[in-house]
Amino acid sequence: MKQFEVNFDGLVGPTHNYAGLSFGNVASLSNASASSSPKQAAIQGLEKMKALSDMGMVQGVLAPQERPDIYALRRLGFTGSDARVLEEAAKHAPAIFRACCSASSMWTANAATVSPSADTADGKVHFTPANLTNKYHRSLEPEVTGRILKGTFADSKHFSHHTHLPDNEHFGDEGAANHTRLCSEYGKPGVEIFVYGRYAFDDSKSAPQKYPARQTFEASQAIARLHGLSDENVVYIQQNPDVIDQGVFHNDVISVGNQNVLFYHEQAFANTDNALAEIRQKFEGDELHFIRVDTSAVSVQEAVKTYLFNTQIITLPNGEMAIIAPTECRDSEAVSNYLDSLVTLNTPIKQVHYFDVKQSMRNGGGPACLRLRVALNEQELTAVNQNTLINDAQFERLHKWIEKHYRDELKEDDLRDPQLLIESRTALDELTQILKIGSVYPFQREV
Ligand SMILES: N=C(N)NCCC[C@H](NC(=O)CCC(=O)O)C(=O)O
Repeated sequence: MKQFEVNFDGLVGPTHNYAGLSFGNVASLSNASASSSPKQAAIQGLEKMKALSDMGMVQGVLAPQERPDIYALRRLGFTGSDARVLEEAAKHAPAIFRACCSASSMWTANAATVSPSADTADGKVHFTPANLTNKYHRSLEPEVTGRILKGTFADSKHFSHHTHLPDNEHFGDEGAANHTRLCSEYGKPGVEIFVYGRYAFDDSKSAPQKYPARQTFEASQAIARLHGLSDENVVYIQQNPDVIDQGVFHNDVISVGNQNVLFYHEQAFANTDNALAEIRQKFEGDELHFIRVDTSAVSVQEAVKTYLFNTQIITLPNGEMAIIAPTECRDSEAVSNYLDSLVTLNTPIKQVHYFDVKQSMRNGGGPACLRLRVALNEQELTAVNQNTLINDAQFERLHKWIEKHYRDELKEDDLRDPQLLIESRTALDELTQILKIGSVYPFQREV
């Protein structure tokens, strides 16, 4: 049976903006209050999806969320018409208002953790939306994410959906950004690697001092239990607290895996030798490539600036692997030199493709943040909602939809404009019809 790894990219929402919301994420803080271009952002993302589909990859798309989140603002005591809620919140609680406007659901690497059927006890693909408790603006996402995932992977014969973990820092979970899977083939059992930043129930263990560790060990363990993974197929690794303090807020900013390749910075993990030995012991397959990048070649600071590790490593239909990198990697001498030499080495990675995703990068989101990986066999792929897969026709439809509904420029002050809310709802309502995912948004469910 054929097997695929399908990348489900997040569509950038109509209110994409820069609000400096993510302490610990250098790009987010340094671009606070800059004006954004939702249209350009959405098109950059859609073009990346189309390019991967043109390379012969199966490519999917996940719908964005509605922002500003009027329901979150009402829950915090703002009342009256939608226009009044926006006005009052922007005036009296501007920081909270900005948090309720973030289009952060675009980074679908944080949407959920996904375990393919080859790894799970019941032979289904398992999904757990991330609770994203560490940042208020992101904690608004999991419920609607869960509905979008159910609308995309609806067939209960193949897909199992869990509720996000308890909304509490003890179980802080950031989804696939802190999870990677190594395997000999996508459809064979793999090693699921969970990378956590701290222990929630044991203060004696090391933890970062400056920036938050968003993922806990206990959250990762809970996901593995929910998904029915066997201990033989799971490795837990602590992220190096020092790199979190240097701006590595998710593991996918410092390491990435695909099939038999783990690409990582030498400072990525707390106890690298033990972790790699455990992976080697649990990996079923002959050849395993650990590609380590030394600090002398690329510093942690340069890795955070260029997002060298927030690249996607994909396996092309001809079996070669390619790296999908942001143009920031090409613009850095150290990183482009490194990548030029990497493709000449004796590893499966043979190509590098650069993409302009600057609108996302300015908020700390590279190519890999924009996608959720779902390994599927042929039957499972057939069971996916086919309207969420990118082909020429769906690309054209979505392109036209963006052109019709998105603004070219958005400034902080525009977010309080009630017309923007109406525009966004009109756009999203139409999108749910294009993707046929059902009424996932709260404004569609009001009676
Ligand atoms: N590494 C991965 N997988 N995802 C990147 C997420 C970026 C996101 N940025 C933001 O939420 C910034 C929003 C703002 O500042 O307006 C975050 O920090 O959670």
